[in-house]
Amino acid sequence: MRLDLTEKHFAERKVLGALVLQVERGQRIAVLGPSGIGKSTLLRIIAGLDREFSGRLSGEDRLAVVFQEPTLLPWRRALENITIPTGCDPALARQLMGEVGLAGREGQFPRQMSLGQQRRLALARAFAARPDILLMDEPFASLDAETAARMIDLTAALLDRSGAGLILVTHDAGEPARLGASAVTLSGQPARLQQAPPSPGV
Ligand SMILES: Nc1ncnc2c1ncn2[C@@H]1O[C@H](COP(=O)(O)OP(=O)(O)OP(=O)(O)O)[C@@H](O)[C@H]1O
Repeated sequence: MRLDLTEKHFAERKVLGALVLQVERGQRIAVLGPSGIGKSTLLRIIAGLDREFSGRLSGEDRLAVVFQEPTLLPWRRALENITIPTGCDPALARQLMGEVGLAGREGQFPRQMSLGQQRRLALARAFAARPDILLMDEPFASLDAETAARMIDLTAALLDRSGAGLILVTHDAGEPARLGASAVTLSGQPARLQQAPPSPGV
């Protein structure tokens, strides 16, 4: 996928300036930047959820999005939360649930699962859609450190196996290296993309 953005504004306010972002299968990019700079706005444009921008979004890639909120269907059991939105085979859904450590929870409702478990279910659902490029918006935020670390490792393993590309939006400068992603930073007013300096210890 490739985004050639000229600008994005909300009413009078220009949030994003001119930028180019291109990601192929197998490539991993993390977009860093402070709160309110426009990271989620950029991801929503790439996901096709916001078409009110000047510029061009191109590419035929299959995309799947993982948001910070798990966005599950509360009245459907865990397995159906994968099969219904993606149309995938129940056998694949079961296999993915096993891979994210949710074997045996196929019949549970989201409310019976912890936030970390719900996030892992959302991750399994994203991979069930067999994306070329996975889009993630702060998917590891507000999890305890151990749960976040486990989910980062799981994401990296599923990306390795599937060959999907990644665009991750985060404010945590430590996450790109842990996912093998190159970091770019949104900064300025309106925001533009810059190559991020390597995070300490990398
Ligand atoms: N639907 C909207 N209408 C008007 N302004 C919006 C809308 N969505 C976002 N904004 C504004 O655009 C700017 C960028 O928001 P965005 O959510 O993209 O930032 P962010 O970098 O993802 O922040 P955070 O890290 O806190 O999630 C903010 O100033 C926000 O108030």
